[in-house]
Amino acid sequence: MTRVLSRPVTFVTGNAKKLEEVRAIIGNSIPFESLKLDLPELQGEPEEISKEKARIAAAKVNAPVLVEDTCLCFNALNGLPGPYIKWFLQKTGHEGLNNILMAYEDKSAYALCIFSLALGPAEEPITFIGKTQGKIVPPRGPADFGWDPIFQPDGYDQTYAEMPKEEKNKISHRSKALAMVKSHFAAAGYVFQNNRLV
Ligand SMILES: O=c1nc[nH]c2c1ncn2[C@H]1C[C@H](O)[C@@H](COP(=O)(O)OP(=O)(O)OP(=O)(O)O)O1
Ligand SMILES: [Mg+2]
Repeated sequence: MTRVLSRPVTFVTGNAKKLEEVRAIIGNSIPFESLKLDLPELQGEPEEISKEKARIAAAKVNAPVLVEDTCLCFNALNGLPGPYIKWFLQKTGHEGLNNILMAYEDKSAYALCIFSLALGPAEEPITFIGKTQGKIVPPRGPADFGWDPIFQPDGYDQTYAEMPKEEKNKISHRSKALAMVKSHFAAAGYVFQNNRLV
C-alpha cells in the first residue's frame, strides 16, 4: 500500500555530530531534511522518551519527523546513566564516568540508539532500536563527540573515538538502528516525488 505524505522527512536534533553520522549512514537512501532544535526530553524508559520527542517534533514541524535518543547504559548500574548520559557527561566528564565504575568489577556497557518516526502530528511514532555492546575505558582518541573516547565496542581494541568514522558507522548503535529505519522505508511503500515524500 502506498502511503501519501505531503512533506519530506525532517530529522530533528540539536546535535551536529549526530546529524553528521545520520547523513553519512543514510546517504541517498531516504530523502530527508534536517532541523536544529533542542527538544524537551521526558524522564522515563528510553523508548518512551524517544517517542515523546517525536510527538513534540511532529507537532512543531507539522510534517513527518525522525528523531533519536541515545543512551549509554552501564550493566553494573542496571542500565544507568542510560537516557541521562548527557547530563552525567556534562557534569562529571569522561573521568567521572570511569570513576563511577571504579566501585564495580563489571565495566561492561552498551550504547542504545532509539529512532522514532512520526509521519505526522496525529500519528503514533514507530521506533527502531540499535544496540552495540562494549565496555567503559579511560578516554582515548579525539574528544569531539560525547562519550566516544570512553566506549570501546566488543571485538575492537579501539574506542569509538579512535576508530575511523566509516568504521564506527559500520558497527555503531546508530547505524544498526538506521539499518532498520532504511528497511522500513524500503518496505513501507512511501512515495517520493521531486525528491520529496508525496
Ligand atoms: O554516538 C555517540 N557517541 C558519543 N556520544 C554520543 C553519541 N550519540 C549521542 N551522544 C551523546 C550526546 C549526548 O550527550 C548524549 C545523548 O543525548 P541525546 O539527548 O540523545 O542527544 P542530544 O541532546 O545531544 O541531541 P538531540 O537534540 O538529538 O536530543 O550522548
Ligand atoms: Mg537530547
